[in-house]
Amino acid sequence: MGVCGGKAAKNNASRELRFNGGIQYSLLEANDLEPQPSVNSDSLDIVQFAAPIFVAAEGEDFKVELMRLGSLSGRVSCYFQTEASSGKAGSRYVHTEGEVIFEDGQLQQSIDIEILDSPTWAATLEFKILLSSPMGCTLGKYLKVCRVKVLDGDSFPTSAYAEVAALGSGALETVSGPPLFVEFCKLMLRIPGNTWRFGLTLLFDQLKNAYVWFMLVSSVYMVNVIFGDQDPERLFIPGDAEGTAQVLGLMYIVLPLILHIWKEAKTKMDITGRCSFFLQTSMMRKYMNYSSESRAEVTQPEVQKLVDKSAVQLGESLNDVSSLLETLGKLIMLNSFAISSDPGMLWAVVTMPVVMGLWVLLREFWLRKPEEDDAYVKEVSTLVGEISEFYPLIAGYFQRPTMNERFAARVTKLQEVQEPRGIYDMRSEFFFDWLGPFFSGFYICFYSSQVLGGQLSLGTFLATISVFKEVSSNFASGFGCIKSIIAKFNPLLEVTVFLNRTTDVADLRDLVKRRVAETADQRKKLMQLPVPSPGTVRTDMIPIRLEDVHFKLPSNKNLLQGVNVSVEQGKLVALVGLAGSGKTKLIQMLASGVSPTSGKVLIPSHLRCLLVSHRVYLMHASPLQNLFFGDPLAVAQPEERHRMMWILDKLQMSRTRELAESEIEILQEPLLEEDDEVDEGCCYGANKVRAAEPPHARWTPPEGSVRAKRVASALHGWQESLSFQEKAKLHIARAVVMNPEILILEKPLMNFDDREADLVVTVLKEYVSNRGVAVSAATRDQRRPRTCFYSAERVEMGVAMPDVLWKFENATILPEYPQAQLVQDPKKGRKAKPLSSPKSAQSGESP
Ligand SMILES: Nc1ncnc2c1ncn2[C@@H]1O[C@H](COP(=O)(O)OP(=O)(O)OP(=O)(O)O)[C@@H](O)[C@H]1O
Repeated sequence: MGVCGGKAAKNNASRELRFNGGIQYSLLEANDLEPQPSVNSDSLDIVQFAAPIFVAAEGEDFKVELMRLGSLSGRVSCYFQTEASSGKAGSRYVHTEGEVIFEDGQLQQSIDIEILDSPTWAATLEFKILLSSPMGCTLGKYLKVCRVKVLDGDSFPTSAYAEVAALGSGALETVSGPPLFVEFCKLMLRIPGNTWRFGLTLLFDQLKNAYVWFMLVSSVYMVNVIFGDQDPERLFIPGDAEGTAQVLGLMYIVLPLILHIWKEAKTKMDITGRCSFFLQTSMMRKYMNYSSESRAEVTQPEVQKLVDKSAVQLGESLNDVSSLLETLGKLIMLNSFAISSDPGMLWAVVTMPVVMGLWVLLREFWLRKPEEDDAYVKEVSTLVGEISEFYPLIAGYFQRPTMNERFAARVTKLQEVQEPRGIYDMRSEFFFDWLGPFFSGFYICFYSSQVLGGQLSLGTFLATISVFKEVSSNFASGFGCIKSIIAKFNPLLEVTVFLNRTTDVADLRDLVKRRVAETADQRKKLMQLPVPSPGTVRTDMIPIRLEDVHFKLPSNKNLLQGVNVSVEQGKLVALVGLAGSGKTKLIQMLASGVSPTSGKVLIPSHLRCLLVSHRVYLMHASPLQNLFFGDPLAVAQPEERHRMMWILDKLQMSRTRELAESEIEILQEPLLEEDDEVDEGCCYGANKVRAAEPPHARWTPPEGSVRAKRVASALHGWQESLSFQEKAKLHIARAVVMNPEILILEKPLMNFDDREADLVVTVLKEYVSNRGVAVSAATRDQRRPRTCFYSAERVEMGVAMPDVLWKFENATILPEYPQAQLVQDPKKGRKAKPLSSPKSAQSGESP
């Protein structure tokens, strides 16, 4: 147990006190992780992917690069295989597996994966490639898995809109609703499994029409034959009117039963749910890959509305179409019934739709269409969002009454717009209710004489009156379907704009390709150099460089101009400079969130970069889920939990530690059968111990499971029990737990007093010097160097001082090496370093 080899491992083991079958962690001493001499100079080579994420375009020849680190002597190999995530084998890519071999001296290798070209639009879908079964080598701890994003080149909903989509949101907003709706339905039908479901629905929906036909025919039959002439030739059971009536009665029961079974099957097929699911998941995927420009154009309430409401509304589209077709089928059936039973009814068959058409036209003149309420609904929901987000500010500045008034004014305005809409809807629909009585009354007035005179049978007369009623209600439901389809045009347009906004996936693709190629190039060059000291991996000697970086602001001012600076991996770099000198911009460039106007930021492709924002974020999740957010399954490993506890101790986060211990204690309780039941109502008995399950299941209880609820209720309100500084430390601890090779922190010390800031820098210092915090010093050389960049208002010159200062002055960056200065001038001691640097600051490569 424990991660440390040698002395450190023994220390760990002695600190574990077992209780409840689990581990209790005690406070660690300050010198626990003093660097130890390396014992792994002749360790095995490492094989891993050349980057954590690759991006492939549809239909392209795609290669995933792998790298071998170490001595490169001898032949090594491992096994690889693709694994589906949101992208599935057979639709996005071809499942591939096999052996990948590095011959003696071979640095780089690649795997070909076939990416399928599909004409159907999809959000950026992903799959994974896993390495396993190493032979003569070990696999990289993190990069034995890589993710592949597949860049979809199609426009939403289909390629019919490719040209308009390329012109941007403005052009898309002018697109006409009906053709867009048709293309959208085509896309919905292409969702796997939807075509046959929809076909079956169309077919079986006509059963309902057949049933209406049966009801009409049978009522005519009952009046004219069973209770009328009792013609033996027309009775089902010749000579037995009663028996025939019983057969008919049975059919009255059996047919609705069949319809009921169909209704049940249709509900289970759930085309609407499948379409909504596709839209909602696609929207979230798309949004999470948005470029910063796209993100800036969409507000949070808009995203929420599109995902919660519009996606669900649009999910009903195929249902509307099938209902419309069912109504159309019924109309045809009713009219043909009317004509077949009395050819003289042709006038009614023609007149009814004509009257309807005239009414629709007249309505356009007579009724003024009221204003749409969308903009007002949006205003109300935006204000709701603002009030919830800024409530402390509103309350603190005594502005609750003002906000209440603003809210009331917006709701009043919305009501003013919605009221005429209700009246409009009522007035435009009343005519359908009148159509049936009008035609029935007319028919009774003019056709009853024919029944009395014996020219028209009573059965046909009564059935025709039913037909008028049915046709009128059918027009109403047909109109309802059309209205429902028309009501979808606006949300569809919004969703189309949303789903055609630009993502940063194409940029990421270029970046990854460039970095992988540059890294391979650099590695080849380094191979020409003499063998470095034992334990040193040449790839780790590739520096992180800014090459002729320029950054222009929109005002055309040069924020950075021709910056050439580099730092070797494994250093703690503090970015210092006056307010507005460009520190944050550089932080964003290092984290690949912003591209320089020109020039390059060169970071070896295999180094995982993590940006820690200045804003403190705690997720609405448990303490452990927060701490292991970067690698959720790691919580299942005892050594990772131990390391996390150790990090909390180093940062002196005693309250978080208590919370994490409580959560571990709950999760360590024996598993009962009901623990993974999501529905609390179902219980299998209290004391049954669970059967075998995946090793991480205990530590990652599914959302809504009994254990997840137990943790949530035991730790309810845990965030409020943390001081602000502890919350800020948790924000940093989460990054240290994830253990990326490059940690980029935006003003991490701004939330701390001097003592706490010192603690944080000490941990960051250990992170770079020991290549990770609370990990074995003995295995340091087997890990990749850790490099940390952080922006700072001030820099303390003491034990925990940065290795390098990048000073921002006059649109450039001047590197300084405080350790070297300290050696030259030991009297400087622990003094805050002023921000303005002497003009004679050093420049060039780090020593
Ligand atoms: N999108 C933008 N449009 C206009 N100006 C911008 C934009 N982004 C940054 N700037 C300007 O660029 C300058 C540098 O910003 P940056 O945030 O990098 O500074 P900083 O060194 O981190 O400052 P501070 O320490 O005050 O946070 C600032 O003057 C800022 O106003």
